[in-house]
Amino acid sequence: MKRALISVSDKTGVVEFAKGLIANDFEIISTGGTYKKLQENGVKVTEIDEVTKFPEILDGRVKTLHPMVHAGLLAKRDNPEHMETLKKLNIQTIDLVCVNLYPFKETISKDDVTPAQAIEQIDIGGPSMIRSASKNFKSVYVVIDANDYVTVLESIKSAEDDVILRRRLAAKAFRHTAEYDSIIAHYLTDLNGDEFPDVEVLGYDYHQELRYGENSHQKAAFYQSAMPTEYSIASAKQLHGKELSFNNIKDADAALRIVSDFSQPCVAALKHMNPCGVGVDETDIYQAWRKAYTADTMSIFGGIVAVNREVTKEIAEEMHKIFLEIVIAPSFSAEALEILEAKKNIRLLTLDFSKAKDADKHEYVSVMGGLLVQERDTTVDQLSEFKVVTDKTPTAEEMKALLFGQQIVKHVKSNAIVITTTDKTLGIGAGQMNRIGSVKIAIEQEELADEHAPLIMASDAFFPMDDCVQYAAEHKITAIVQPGGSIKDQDSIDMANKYGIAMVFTGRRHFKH
Ligand SMILES: NC(=O)c1ncn([C@@H]2O[C@H](COP(=O)(O)O)[C@@H](O)[C@H]2O)c1NC=O
Repeated sequence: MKRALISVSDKTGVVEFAKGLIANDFEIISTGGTYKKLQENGVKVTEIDEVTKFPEILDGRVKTLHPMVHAGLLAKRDNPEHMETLKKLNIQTIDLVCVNLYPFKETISKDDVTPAQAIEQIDIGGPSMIRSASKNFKSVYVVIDANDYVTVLESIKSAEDDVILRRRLAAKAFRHTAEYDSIIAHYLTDLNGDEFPDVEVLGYDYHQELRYGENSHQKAAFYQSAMPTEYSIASAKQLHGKELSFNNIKDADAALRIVSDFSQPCVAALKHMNPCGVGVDETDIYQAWRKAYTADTMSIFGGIVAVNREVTKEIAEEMHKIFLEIVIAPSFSAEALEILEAKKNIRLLTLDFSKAKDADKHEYVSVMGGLLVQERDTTVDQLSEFKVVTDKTPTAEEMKALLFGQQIVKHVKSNAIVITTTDKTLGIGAGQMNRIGSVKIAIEQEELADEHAPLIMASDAFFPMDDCVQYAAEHKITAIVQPGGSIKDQDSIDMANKYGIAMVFTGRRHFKH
């Protein structure tokens, strides 16, 4: 008779699985809670301590960690010496292990969990059995996922020796224990305050099939971080529209990063990872939308829009008139949803924006053969940090606009230049290989807009020469914000003074490559 050891935290479907195994001549062995569950449901089952002849001890810390279990799993069936050893020690083989682990991730996701509580949820016996069974996949089935119960039963029933399935289950099991350990390692590493440990272990779960990658000839998939993260496109709920594409996901992520920097109502429209229009308002999300939209009514076509308040009927009516790829918001009013759902191609997503503060602290960028890890640029510049370097001091209105521009420019690809008024972008120059190129693009865009005052320019990094300041001053810009730090800073200051405009230094660069 074959033997199966079942030890599961999540007992969903386990009774039916055990019954299926018994119907295929398996004897079932189980640990405390699983044993109880199976017995209560009429499954014939042997308790683990009958096999080990050793009680479960230390509050369950030691229950299956025993040679009776591990030798039964690891013995090579085609090795006479192994089998002789088992016989001598009266150990029987175990042919199937069904285990799911203590819910460590779920435990640390809860508010106020103490390290002591978390540590008790580190499963030791489960992963050990999974690893023993997986190493011996030639003879042993390892089942770690209730979704595999049916497949495994079918394989057993067919009586064919399905080593390919067992190897697949073993690979899945090793991925699972590796990810499980990665979450524990992250948790403890964070407790220790070690930001960049000697080894970076990351677990990601398959989240979504993608039709293709950046282009149609590139295969792609979307994985979600195994670490609990609620503020992520992977956690967003899609209410309407076809599935997100690779580029959609990147754009929507970039849009979320912008609006979550603002506590007041904010709308950001993006194209190809760069904002094309951002608007804020003290109280009214509709006004924020109007500003984001009118900032650049051409580029928003086919854009991705993030709204940090509920999308109202009023906003939806205007969105309906243009082609948008995605709208992401904390919620949509029922009327707004009805209006927008009339469009087949628009994707509507909701996300809990209140979780923005819990978003990933780090970001990861892959390079060939490596991974760059850095803290996300979550720093929001403060007026108190601005240092006026020109004869002219910005007016209060200009200061407000400079702060707004500075908050936007860090989300624009370098070399980044943003022209804004107090609450609306008017021109955005992104990703040019020289700074004056970005200045010219931003100003050209701004000149299409209606008259606005104040009119300021923000730069993500210092001006290497005074040409950017000169060009800006000649095009009605009255105040500039930039980090400063160039050896030619004085030239830029002199140029600003020559034209009688104001300039402030922040002392903080915001490159985005
Ligand atoms: N300590 C051990 O020897 C041990 N063996 C199995 N477990 C885990 O105990 C859980 C099942 O326990 P129960 O059947 O008592 O509800 C499973 O998640 C399994 O992975 C163990 N627990 C923790 O390490």
